[in-house]
Amino acid sequence: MDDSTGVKPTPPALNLGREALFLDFDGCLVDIAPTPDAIKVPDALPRVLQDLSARLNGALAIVSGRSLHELETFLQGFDGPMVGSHGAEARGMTAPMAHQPAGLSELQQEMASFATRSGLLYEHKSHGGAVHFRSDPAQQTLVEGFAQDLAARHGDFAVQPAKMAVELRPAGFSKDGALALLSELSAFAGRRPVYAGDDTTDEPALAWAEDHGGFGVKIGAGHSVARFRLDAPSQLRAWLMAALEG
Ligand SMILES: O=P(O)(O)OC[C@H]1O[C@H](O[C@H]2O[C@H](CO)[C@@H](O)[C@H](O)[C@H]2O)[C@H](O)[C@@H](O)[C@@H]1O
Repeated sequence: MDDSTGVKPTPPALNLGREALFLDFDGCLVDIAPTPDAIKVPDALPRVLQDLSARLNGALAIVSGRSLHELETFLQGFDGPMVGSHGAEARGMTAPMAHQPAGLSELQQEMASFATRSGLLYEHKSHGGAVHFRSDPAQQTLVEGFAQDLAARHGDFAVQPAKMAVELRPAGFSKDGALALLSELSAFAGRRPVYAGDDTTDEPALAWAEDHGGFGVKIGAGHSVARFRLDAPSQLRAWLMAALEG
C-alpha cells in the first residue's frame, strides 16, 4: 500500500550479474534546482556511473527528459547509452526519432514568446521546449492551458507535465518506449530491468520495469507504481555506491 508520505521499502541490493539499470537524471541522480542550469552534478558521479556500467557489463543507461547534448555535457566521463528528450533521441543505439519533429522552430518561438510575456523561464530543447513556472507557481493553470492549446495546433507534439514546468515533446515517444528499445541491445538483453525515477514522466518506465520482471525505485515523495522508494537523490547515489563497493 502506497501513500505520498512514503510507505514503501527501500530497494534490495543491485544484482550486478542479472540486472540492467536505467536511471532518470533530474530529481533522481541530481537534486532539483531553481532553474535547469543551476543543478549541481557531484564531481564523482560520471566516474561512479562509468564504473558501475563496467560491473554491469554495459547494462546501464540514462533516460531523461533533457536534451541529449545537455546530458552529455553534465555527465562527461560516462560513455554509456543515454536517451534524451523523453525517449526521442539517443546515443549508444539507433535514435528513436530519425529527424527533429516538423514545426519545431515555430512551436519553440511561440513558447519563448509566451514565456517572455508571462515573465517565466523558457527552456529551449533539441526536440521541443519547456515553460518553467517555479518562479511564479500561481501561473500554473495559465501555462497548462497555453500548452494544451499549442499541442492542439501542433499535432506532432504532446504535452508533458513536469515538476513546476510544462513541456512539449514529440508525440509518440516515451521513456518506457526507450526501455523497450534499450532492452534489445545485447548488453541489456535477458537482464531484469531496474528503473529509478522521481516524476510523473517516469511512471510509465517504472511500470515497464515492474511488468518485465524487474522493479522500480521511486525517488522522493508521491504516489508511484514502483515497489521501492528512496527519499532523495543522495540516497540513490549511496545505493549505487554500495553496489559498486559490494
Ligand atoms: O527526465 P528528467 O531527467 O527527470 O528531466 C525532466 C526535466 O527536468 C528538468 O526540469 C526539472 O529540473 C530542473 C532542475 O532541477 C528544475 O528547475 C525544473 O523545475 C524541473 O522541472 C529539465 O529542465 C527538463 O528539460 C527535463 O525534461
